[in-house]
Amino acid sequence: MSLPTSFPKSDIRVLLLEGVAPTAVESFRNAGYSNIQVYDKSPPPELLHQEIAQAHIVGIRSRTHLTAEVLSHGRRLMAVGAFCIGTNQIDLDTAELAGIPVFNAPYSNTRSVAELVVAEAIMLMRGIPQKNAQCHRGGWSKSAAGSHEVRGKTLGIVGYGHIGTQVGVIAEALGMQVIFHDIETKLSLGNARMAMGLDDLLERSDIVTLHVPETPATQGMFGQAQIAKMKTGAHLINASRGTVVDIDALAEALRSGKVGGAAVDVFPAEPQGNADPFVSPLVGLDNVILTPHIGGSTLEAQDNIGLEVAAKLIRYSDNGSTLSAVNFPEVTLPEHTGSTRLLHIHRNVPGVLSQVNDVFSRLGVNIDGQFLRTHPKVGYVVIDVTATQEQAAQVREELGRIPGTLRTRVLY
Ligand SMILES: NC(=O)C1=CN([C@@H]2O[C@H](COP(=O)(O)OP(=O)(O)OC[C@H]3O[C@@H](n4cnc5c(N)ncnc54)[C@H](O)[C@@H]3O)[C@@H](O)[C@H]2O)C=CC1
Ligand SMILES: O=C(O)C(=O)COP(=O)(O)O
Repeated sequence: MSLPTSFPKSDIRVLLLEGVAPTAVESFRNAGYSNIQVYDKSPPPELLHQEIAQAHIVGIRSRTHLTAEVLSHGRRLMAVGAFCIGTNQIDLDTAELAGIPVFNAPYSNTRSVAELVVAEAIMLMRGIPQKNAQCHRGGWSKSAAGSHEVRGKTLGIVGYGHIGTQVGVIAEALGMQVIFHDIETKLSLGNARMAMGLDDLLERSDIVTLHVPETPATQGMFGQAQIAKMKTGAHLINASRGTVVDIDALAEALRSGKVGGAAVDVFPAEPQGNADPFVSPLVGLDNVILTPHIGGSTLEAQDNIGLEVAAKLIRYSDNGSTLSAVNFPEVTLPEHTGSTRLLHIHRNVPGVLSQVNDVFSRLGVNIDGQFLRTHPKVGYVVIDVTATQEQAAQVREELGRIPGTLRTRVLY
């Protein structure tokens, strides 16, 4: 991979996909970036490859898969922004080894997902999906049969992280009993109680809601065996990732009545954009609330995500700070007014730092400040110097020759 050069902001191409919020575009413009390309959906592979090949900064949401193959087209790519929470759609290790930090918005849509889930819990307990469908067909079924208040019912939360805990807090305010299961030991909020494992949670819950990330361990974690452990007629909510649930097993359980109802926001295969068709074995089942992956899609959340992730990308581009990167050594940096800043990203092998320092002493450039952080495979060192542009360019060239160098950049 050829090493990118440092150049004016107007030459830094920012590619924003999947309808990233206008607040992100404004943030980039306000920071002096004018070369911004925006798409309202995830482009098909060929176009994505072409666009990635031109881009220095890429912003995506959950739909665009930045695999090793896609990233290999990003010859100039210096940073990726996931304008969402999940980063499972990005090959984080490949990005790190290519010297590309990835940033996300870990909290900005948490509340939006939690509100939707609690609303769905109420709807499911009242049998609203079926009643709504009947009314739309001209039917009328005024009856209390199978309809319940949520007060006093048990909500089982699988994955008690940011979203899971928020769901629990709101559900408790409605008088629900909250139990949870997580692979980590978690502090219970309010009166929530940890279940004695997933099976225990499934056996006790009137509603089960999933809030795990997509990982090798969570893919397919909810299938026939887990459904069999649920109370007959209990409900399932999935606003995590589509791969977590065996959707055919769920469809079957919804038809048989083993699962009373479901609210599903995420699917193993989702359309690329709004004009593309949606196909799922759950389509046509009256006892299911289907939503098009909009758990985090509120204007409040999207505006905040746009600001938050754009700010992180701009900070990295302008200042070199990798604070809160999800795949990269985190370096927090002061401003560098009055000095030139060099960034050196390298494989974390013995001897690189001494070779870096050697370049400065050989070229007679004094170091004003140095910041280093390492991960097992990658090291990131930032060096502030007082140097002319010519000296900085010369240093950078020499730094690029050090074996193990992944990327260098100069911030004037
Ligand atoms: N539908 C939508 O629009 C949205 C979906 N999401 C999804 O929700 C997921 C969760 O988001 P957050 O709560 O912010 O993440 P988080 O990282 O704060 O919480 C996830 C929790 O799941 C636990 N966990 C991981 N593997 C597990 C396993 N095998 N079994 C049980 N627990 C496990 C973790 O220990 C953690 O406590 C995201 O990764 C994303 O995929 C997030 C935002 C919007
Ligand atoms: O934040 C997440 O992880 C989500 O799933 C939301 O994704 P989106 O930005 O709506 O494509």
